[in-house]
Amino acid sequence: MKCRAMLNDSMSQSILVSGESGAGKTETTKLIMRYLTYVGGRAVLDDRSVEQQVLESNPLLEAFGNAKTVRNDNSSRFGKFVEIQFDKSGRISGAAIRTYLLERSRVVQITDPERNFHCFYQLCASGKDAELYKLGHASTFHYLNQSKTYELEGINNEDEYWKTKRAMDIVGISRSDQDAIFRTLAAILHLGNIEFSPGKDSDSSKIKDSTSNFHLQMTATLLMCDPDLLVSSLCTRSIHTNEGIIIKELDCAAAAANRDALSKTIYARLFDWLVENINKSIGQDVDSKAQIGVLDIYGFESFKHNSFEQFCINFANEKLQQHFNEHVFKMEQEEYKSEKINWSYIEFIDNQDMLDLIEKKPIGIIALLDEACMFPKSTHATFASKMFRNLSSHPRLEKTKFSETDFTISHYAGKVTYQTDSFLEKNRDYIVAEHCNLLSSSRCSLVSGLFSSLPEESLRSSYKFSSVASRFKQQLQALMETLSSTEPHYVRCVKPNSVNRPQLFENQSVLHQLRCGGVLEAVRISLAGYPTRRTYAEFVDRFGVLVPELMFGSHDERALTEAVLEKMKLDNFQLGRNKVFLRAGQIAILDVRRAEVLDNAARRIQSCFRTFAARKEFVKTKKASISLQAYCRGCFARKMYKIRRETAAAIILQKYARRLLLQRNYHEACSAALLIQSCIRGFIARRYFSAIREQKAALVIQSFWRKRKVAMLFQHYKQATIAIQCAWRQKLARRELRKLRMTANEAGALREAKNKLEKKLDDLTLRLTLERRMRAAGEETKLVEISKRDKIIETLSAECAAAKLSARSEHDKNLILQRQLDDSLREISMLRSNKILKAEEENENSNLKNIVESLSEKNSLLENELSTARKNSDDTMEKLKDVEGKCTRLQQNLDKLQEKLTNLENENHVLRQKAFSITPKPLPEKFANSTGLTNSEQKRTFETPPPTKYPSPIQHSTGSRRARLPVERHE
Ligand SMILES: Nc1ncnc2c1ncn2[C@@H]1O[C@H](COP(=O)(O)OP(=O)(O)OP(=O)(O)O)[C@@H](O)[C@H]1O
Repeated sequence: MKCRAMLNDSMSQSILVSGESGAGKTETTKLIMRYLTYVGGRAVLDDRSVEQQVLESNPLLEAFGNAKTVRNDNSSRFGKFVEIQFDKSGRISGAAIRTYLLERSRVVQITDPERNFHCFYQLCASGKDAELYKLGHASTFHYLNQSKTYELEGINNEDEYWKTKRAMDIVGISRSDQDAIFRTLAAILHLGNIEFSPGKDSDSSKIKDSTSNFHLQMTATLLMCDPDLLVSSLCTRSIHTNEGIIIKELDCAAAAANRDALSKTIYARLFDWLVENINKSIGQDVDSKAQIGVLDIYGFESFKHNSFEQFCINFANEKLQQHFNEHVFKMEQEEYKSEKINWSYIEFIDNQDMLDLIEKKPIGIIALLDEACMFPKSTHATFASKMFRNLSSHPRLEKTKFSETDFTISHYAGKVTYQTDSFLEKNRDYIVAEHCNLLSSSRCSLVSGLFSSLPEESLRSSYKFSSVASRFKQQLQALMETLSSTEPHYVRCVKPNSVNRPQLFENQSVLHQLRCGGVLEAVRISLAGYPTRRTYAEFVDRFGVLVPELMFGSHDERALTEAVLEKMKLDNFQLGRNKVFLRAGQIAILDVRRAEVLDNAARRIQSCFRTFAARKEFVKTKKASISLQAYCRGCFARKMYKIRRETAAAIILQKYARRLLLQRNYHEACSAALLIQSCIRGFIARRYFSAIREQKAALVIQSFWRKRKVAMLFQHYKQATIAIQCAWRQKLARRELRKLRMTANEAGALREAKNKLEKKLDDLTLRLTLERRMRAAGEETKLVEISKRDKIIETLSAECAAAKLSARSEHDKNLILQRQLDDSLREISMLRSNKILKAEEENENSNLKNIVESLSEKNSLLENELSTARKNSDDTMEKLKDVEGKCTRLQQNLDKLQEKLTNLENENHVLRQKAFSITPKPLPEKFANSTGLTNSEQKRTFETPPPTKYPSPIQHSTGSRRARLPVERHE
């Protein structure tokens, strides 16, 4: 809005931010500056742009000029007027920062829970940099540990340190200068730690101890000056007299005050240097069309203990209030009066008397203070008494009950009681020549530069007095003049509560602030008054466009103004002698309407121009497009032709390829079909073959099954037959048994023959024994009748051979007899049995045939009868078992008989052996040859009896019978 006003009216604007301490002036100022830099910023922003430098100057100045107070953690301890310069196009082209009255006493003196300037705490928490300057925790420094508050809630000192350094970078302070700045700050801290003890004389002083000496050395090192010169400048004072320079020793208290004065001076100068450099870096635009100034000055302060600083601060606020009153009430109403418009006067609290009390010469408070300061023997008490004496009648000044030196002033914002203790001292701003000499001799260009501008004459005297209050008054006056040349806009900050909590409003306090600041009256005057006024010429010039039809005929600006307002259907405006007075909001309506008219006109012009340009462009484009189209069509046709050719070629290629593919596919399909057909045929043939096989197998199975069925039937019949046979054979067996018994009886005859033979054998045995006896006898005469022996042997051999022959013939005869006997027996038995069997079998066969026939007929009956037959067969089996048992017994008997027979045969055999063993010696060769046998044959003939080739017919018959019986039984 201010920007718009500035651009519209080509008039510099100023924004006055006022309010109590902690009400939010600094924050509001920052927001305003951010807005202005945004609106007036360039398109491409870099870190070092003017806007950025203007913005970054805030944290930098806050670090060096803000401190924690009882009312505000970030209280501005200096006043600031930022003048942002704009070029014709409304872009920021430069900026200037003006500062007012830094609270320098804070450097050396603070009260709990306040803090010194932020930069000291930031430096102490800077880590490596702090180590570089031999700085410890803030609590180790006298200037900082007077209050026990070192940290701020939600703020990290180290982070803030780096922010400050970054701001320095952006603002354009070189690294070496940054180093020098922080070195100077560290020097101030070390300087504060220098303590003094009484010197040789009572009114002299010296550095107290080694710690103080260390700090002194550090101070000298950091300030890059001579330590001895530092000591002398702290502990002595040179006084210029007509006779020459007199060196005066300072006592401990004076030395400490001197030290603090040095610290304050260095800090104040450093702060000024900083502001100066920021201004240099940002740059001023001398050709700027207009400026917007933003004033952020310390707010009204009322503490328990109020000193010179509070007095100055509240004086500044009174000045601003006066400016506010002037513009909002006085000038406004005076203008209404001079313009002769209907207006009923609005009362307001004018603080002009207050300003008179403070600044009026020759008996204002500041004047009296300066006067007191000029007299060395003056004290705050003399100052206070003189003030009360001269100004006792003033309604705004009061004397306090309990103190002769304190005074109370009724400010617009309330009563404040000031303690005059340090008024004189703080009002005196002088440069000590020793300090100046010391610091100007520094090897650090920044430090020496701080004191280079000291006037020559001041060096000649020990100190030159300069009133702080007067200078501040002058600065404020200059500020007011600056503000008067601009159109002021007021921002009233209201502190909602004293506990820094959001959304908490202490109603009484808020109302008090609004009332004291004249806000209520301002609102009233805004409602009833005419905040906007324009001369008729200005108005017609600006809003004549709203009535173009009247503009060419009439030259009466007042009539034109009235016509415009009537056309816009506005009322409640007033037409003065030279100006038109508008109600709040009316100018905005006019502006909106004017903007619409201008917009429409601009749009029309733009449309005409655009039409012209577009037509021109169109013709050009048409020509270009036709040639382009021709070219494109040619290209397109060529492309199409090429595409078609390629397409045709591709189709041919595709055709061949497809034919090839189809042929291949066809062949593949044919071979596949053949394969499938062959497979299918094979499959069918195999299936047919397997069906045939199955059929055949089924036939085989059927035949086997039928065969089995028939076989089972046959088996059944066979079993039945066997059972019947068994029964029949049992019967036959009984008969045979009987026959065997008979045969056994016949064996008796054989035994007799056998016995005969045995008798013969016995005879032979006897003869053998005789022979042996004879041989034994012959042996006795062997030696005598050796010659006869051979003859006897020969005769014996001959006899033996004869016996042998006879035995053999006997044996042969026996064998023949035996065979004949056997054959005859066999034939007899065979004939008998055959005969019987034949007859029986014939009968049985006939019976069986009949039975089989009847069986087939009575198959069903047989099955029933089978069980009975089985039972019968069981019975038969039992009977058979009995028969068997009997057979077994018979067999045993037969066996016994057989054994006996065998024994007999063995005996017979033994006898025969014995008979043969009568001639143990082999026959002489001549006998052997005569017989035609070899020796071995002879031996074998003699040794091995001839096998019995005719086994006992009983044995054979019984054996065969026994072998057959179990088989038949199984069957
Ligand atoms: N708009 C705001 N939003 C939130 N907090 C705010 C705002 N304005 C101010 N504050 C808070 O109030 C505190 C004081 O604000 P600021 O420093 O701007 O006061 P001031 O009026 O400038 O005081 P002083 O006169 O002592 O410098 C800030 O630190 C902040 O915490």
